[in-house]
Amino acid sequence: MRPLQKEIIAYERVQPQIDPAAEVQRSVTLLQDFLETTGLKTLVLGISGGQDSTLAGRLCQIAMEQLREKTGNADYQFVAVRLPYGQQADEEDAMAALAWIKPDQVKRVDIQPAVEATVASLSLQISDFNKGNIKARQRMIVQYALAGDLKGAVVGTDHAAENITGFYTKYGDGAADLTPLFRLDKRQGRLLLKYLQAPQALITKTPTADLEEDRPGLADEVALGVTYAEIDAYLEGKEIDPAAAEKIESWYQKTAHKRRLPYTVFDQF
Ligand SMILES: Nc1ncnc2c1ncn2[C@@H]1O[C@H](COP(=O)(O)OP(=O)(O)OC[C@H]2O[C@@H]([n+]3cccc(C(=O)O)c3)[C@H](O)[C@@H]2O)[C@@H](O)[C@H]1O
Ligand SMILES: Nc1ncnc2c1ncn2[C@@H]1O[C@H](COP(=O)(O)OP(=O)(O)OP(=O)(O)O)[C@@H](O)[C@H]1O
Ligand SMILES: [Mg+2]
Repeated sequence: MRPLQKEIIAYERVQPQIDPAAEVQRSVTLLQDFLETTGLKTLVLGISGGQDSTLAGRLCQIAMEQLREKTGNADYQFVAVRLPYGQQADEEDAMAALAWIKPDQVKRVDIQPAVEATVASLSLQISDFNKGNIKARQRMIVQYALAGDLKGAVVGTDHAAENITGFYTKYGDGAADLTPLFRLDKRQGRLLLKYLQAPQALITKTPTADLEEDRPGLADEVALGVTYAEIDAYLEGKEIDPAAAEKIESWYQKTAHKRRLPYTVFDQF
């Protein structure tokens, strides 16, 4: 195995093989232990219609239903949040995800007016790419506002195959109070969705950040220049095409700053 590959696998805590039932239980237990320890009663999560939030959303709902049953406390609630930027092209996927998750509550906030107001207030030529990150951060603002109002916590959907490439907006979708999918790669997330009997179309949906107006629905794999099959294989300790491995390692190194706390005077350069 490549030396950095070994180091990355240890950091991301990926197992080469998983038992989906056991991993569902592990994530649900994390959510429940977190709530019981902190005393918080609400979980908030944006539902896009993509694989990760469909899985994390269902895990939140299972955790809440079990907690209500166990404690008799009806205050435990999962709040799913729809956060379209205007009209979302794949709105029907988001609807299918909600229909399957069956969240206790659904809120909907169009982030477009706030994003447009931010862009206008900057009086700069904001690039389409940079505006995409504003969208991700606006979704973060709305989720934290809801969590503040509901005395809840924000759930993140970060997982090993995204964390390794740093393919998320720093303090945007990267901001969360807990990440129940951390340790799973993309394939393993799909195994959990399958085990939980999610609709097939959501399990096989092409992953997209869908943040850029110039390139709507741009597939993550195109943006990254490497496939999730390659990233997953790398994380599972397999030998992959050296060019793909180099690409993955280059993303990992370039985005190291996203996986750490801000620098302080105690850091060495
Ligand atoms: N070396 C360094 N040390 C410390 N901080 C550093 C730094 N280099 C940049 N920075 C800071 O980080 C910022 C750049 O990071 P960031 O703002 O995240 O921006 P960046 O990594 O350039 O872009 C985010 C990428 O993630 C993708 N994304 C975003 C959201 C969701 C999804 C998805 O899959 O759904 C994907 C998005 O399409 C894009 O490719 C800089 O503006 C600077 O503030
Ligand atoms: N339109 C949206 N509405 C609500 N939440 C969103 C929206 N777009 C992104 N998010 C939030 O940002 C997170 C990061 O997006 P990301 O694309 O990585 O995950 P996903 O859409 O759930 O799955 P996939 O990576 O397979 O597309 C989502 O999991 C979701 O919580
Ligand atoms: Mg997505």
